[in-house]
Amino acid sequence: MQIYINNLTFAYGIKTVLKNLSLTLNQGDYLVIKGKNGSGKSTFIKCLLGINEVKPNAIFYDQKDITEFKSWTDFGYVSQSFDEFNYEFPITVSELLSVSSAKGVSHQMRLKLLDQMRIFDIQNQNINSLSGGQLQRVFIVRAMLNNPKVLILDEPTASIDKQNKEFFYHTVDQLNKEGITIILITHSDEISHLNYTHILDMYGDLTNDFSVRKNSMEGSVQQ
Ligand SMILES: Nc1ncnc2c1ncn2[C@@H]1O[C@H](COP(=O)(O)OP(=O)(O)OP(=O)(O)O)[C@@H](O)[C@H]1O
Repeated sequence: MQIYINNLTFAYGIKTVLKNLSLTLNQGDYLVIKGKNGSGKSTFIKCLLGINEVKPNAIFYDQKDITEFKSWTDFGYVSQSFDEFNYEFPITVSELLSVSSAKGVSHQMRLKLLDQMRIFDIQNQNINSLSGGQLQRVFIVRAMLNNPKVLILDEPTASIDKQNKEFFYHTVDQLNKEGITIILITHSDEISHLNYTHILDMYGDLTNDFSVRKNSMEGSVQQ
């Protein structure tokens, strides 16, 4: 698996948000995207997922231009807010996961993921009775059901406490060690304990105020 971003420029109307962004991610890489409100983090993810329409020759997934892409099943996405979700809907964790599963996802697979995320015990609980941290883990399980090669997490720890944060980052490390490419958006400056391989730092109000670095001693800059 490879994501190749080649001088990506993206504008909403006349407002350019991303300019000449280049980056290559290979299988098992772990990219942290950091930056303040409005710096373009979500815009970048939306380009990657085909939600924002980009020009041809800007983003390639496994050598294929994403403008020609039809299937996004290799990508799992957990959004920053669960606002789109109707919490009042009377549905249990288990029911939610079975309706979200693609064909071919076995019950055993769901149980394994629930266990891995330490939410096995709450599978028969109504989703509206869960804490923010539990709900977040349910959504990660949901994203993992299709066995994605790339897992995108948009500000995943915004509404959870310190203990759950540590568990969460540990789980992300585990998934990454299993070979899943991670793209994690964060506001937080507390990234020194994350085992990322690359960082995309969007630090300014001005377009093109960003840097891409590898998390290694040689500090190679790819921009
Ligand atoms: N659909 C849209 N139409 C027009 N402008 C938009 C749209 N979505 C985002 N923007 C603008 O693009 C810029 C980047 O927004 P984006 O949501 O990518 O930032 P962000 O870094 O993800 O912010 P946050 O940390 O608040 O989530 C902002 O100035 C925002 O107002």
